[in-house]
Amino acid sequence: MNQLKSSWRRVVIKVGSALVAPEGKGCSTKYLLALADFIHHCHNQNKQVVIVSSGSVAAGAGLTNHDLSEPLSIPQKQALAAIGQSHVMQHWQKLFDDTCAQILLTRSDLEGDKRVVNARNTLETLFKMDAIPIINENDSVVVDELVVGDNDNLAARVAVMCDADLLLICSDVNGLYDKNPKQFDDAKLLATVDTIDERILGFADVTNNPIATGGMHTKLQAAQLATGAGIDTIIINGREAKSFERLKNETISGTLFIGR
Ligand SMILES: Nc1ncnc2c1ncn2[C@@H]1O[C@H](COP(=O)(O)OP(=O)(O)O)[C@@H](O)[C@H]1O
Ligand SMILES: N[C@@H](CCC(=O)OP(=O)(O)O)C(=O)O
Repeated sequence: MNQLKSSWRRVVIKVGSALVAPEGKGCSTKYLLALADFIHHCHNQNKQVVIVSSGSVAAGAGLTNHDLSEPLSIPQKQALAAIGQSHVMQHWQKLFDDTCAQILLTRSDLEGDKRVVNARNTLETLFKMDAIPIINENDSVVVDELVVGDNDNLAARVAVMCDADLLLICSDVNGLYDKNPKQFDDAKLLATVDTIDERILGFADVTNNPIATGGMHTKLQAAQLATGAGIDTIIINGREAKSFERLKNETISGTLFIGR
């Protein structure tokens, strides 16, 4: 099992739809309680946490009883995101005594110099106010090729933007396997990845979750971006309380991608 560096001070935690809104039936705190406890633990140790939360499309689908057996069009996803986002925030607020602060960003907000400076200043001020920044993509205004949203890459960009030293991606699998564990019983978990090369990229498959985006592909892209900026990146199973218990003890149960 890998060891977590104790010296880290700022983490970006990406939480997928599979945790915020399991089975696409609206939000639930079922899988968020152990994560919230870990965030309290971080705060007690004077570490700073930024949450990048998915779930608005799934929350919107739950609120409107939308049938997810048919693929959603981009405008449908955008409308469901608009319906679901405030529900996602209410849900996070239930878990914390500290104030939660919503920031909706697009990729282009993190590319122009001026907006990056504004976003960074807002985050620094929120930390001083002991508010918890919760970021999602501004889905209603983004049509990025054929998908709406990709919070894995957004989380990596946020980590670079705010000079984090750790990116923690919480999903519904234990980490990166050598093939999709939802399809192959003999898939093997990788504990450490030094370099994300073609062989590693080849392990990634898509997701079968209709409201998630990208599957393992976007998580590896995010890990490439973050590790390239020197930020250690970890994929863990956020559905399992023991993943967070281990992190509290500075051990890692998932896959560690080492920052360069
Ligand atoms: N090599 C792999 N290792 C682990 N999971 C994989 C792999 N290839 C594809 N997957 C799929 O990626 C899914 C996680 O991505 P996704 O559903 O987008 O999650 P999230 O909502 O957490 O972003 C897993 O449930 C799994 O089906
Ligand atoms: N911005 C979208 C999520 C897009 C996304 O990346 O979803 P996921 O793959 O579950 O992290 C939403 O809030 O539903």
